[in-house]
Amino acid sequence: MLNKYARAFFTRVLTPFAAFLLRRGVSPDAVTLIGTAGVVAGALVFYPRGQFFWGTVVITCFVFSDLVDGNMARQMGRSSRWGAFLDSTLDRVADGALFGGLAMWYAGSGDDLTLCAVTIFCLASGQVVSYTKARGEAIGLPVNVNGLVERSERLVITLVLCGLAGFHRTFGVPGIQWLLPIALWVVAVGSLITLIQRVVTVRRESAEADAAALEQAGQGSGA
Ligand SMILES: CCCCCCCC/C=C\CCCCCCCC(=O)OC[C@H](COP(=O)(O)O[C@@H]1[C@H](O)[C@H](OP(=O)(O)O)[C@@H](O)[C@H](O)[C@H]1O)OC(=O)CCCCCCC/C=C\CCCCCCCC
Ligand SMILES: Nc1ccn([C@@H]2O[C@H](COP(=O)(O)O)[C@@H](O)[C@H]2O)c(=O)n1
Ligand SMILES: [Mg+2]
Ligand SMILES: [Mg+2]
Repeated sequence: MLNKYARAFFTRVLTPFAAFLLRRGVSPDAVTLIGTAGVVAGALVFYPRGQFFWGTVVITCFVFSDLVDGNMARQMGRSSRWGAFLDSTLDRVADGALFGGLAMWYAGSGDDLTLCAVTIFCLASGQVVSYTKARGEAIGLPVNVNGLVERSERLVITLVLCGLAGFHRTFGVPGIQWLLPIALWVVAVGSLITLIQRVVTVRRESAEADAAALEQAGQGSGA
């Protein structure tokens, strides 16, 4: 949903910045790499210590690089296969660090095994959701479904609620610490639904493609 409706807005907002970076000789790949490094550092330095506010501030500063790199590549007229591969692969690394950092908190001082398990489920299910699309497309299917909770939704829900929950621990604002557990449960359930939506679509599309191939083979042998 966000990919559909918010992308156009952020493209307009970020295009001048992307053009500025290009004029300074920065490459899209450099933005992809530095953005991922910033997200990983923010998540693994701050989240395991329960510093949700500062972790979210650092991650937010870097996560938009994922919109800037593609924008730069398109402005250059050089959207490459390598760039697409690098972008998607490093997305998986960033997501691993984000949910991994939160899981480390719950496994350590956060001391909540249930939320640790929910966070690990968010990590694993998010990776599998993305894999279903990549693998479906690799076997030649259109995979015409995005599903309820794409990566941008997973990030926005987690970062917004995690950042707000951080106000509790950093500034002592009472009563909002439960926003992070809510975000994790919502992302976990949403990812599961999305996974089911994508698997069902790939199953239908592969049955249709196999039937069409069989019919074509039958016509070929009959002619
Ligand atoms: C300061 C603390 C106070 C607390 C307040 C909260 C602060 C934090 C607020 C918001 C931060 C959220 C920002 C999240 C932005 C995420 C943008 C992003 O990374 O989008 C990535 C995506 C790129 O698309 P791709 O095609 O490259 O990605 C593909 C996708 O990942 C596929 O995933 P799948 O579908 O399978 O799940 C992969 O399969 C594929 O491999 C991969 O290539 O871009 C979009 O999707 C476009 C939409 C972006 C929408 C961004 C909305 C941001 C909304 C609110 C921002 C609010 C800003 C507030 C700033 C506050 C600053 C202090
Ligand atoms: N280093 C890069 C990063 C991305 N691309 C191209 O952009 C597409 C992704 O666009 P986003 O707006 O979602 O970032 C990607 O599929 C590549 O075509 C690139 O070339 N080099
Ligand atoms: Mg990108
Ligand atoms: Mg990306």
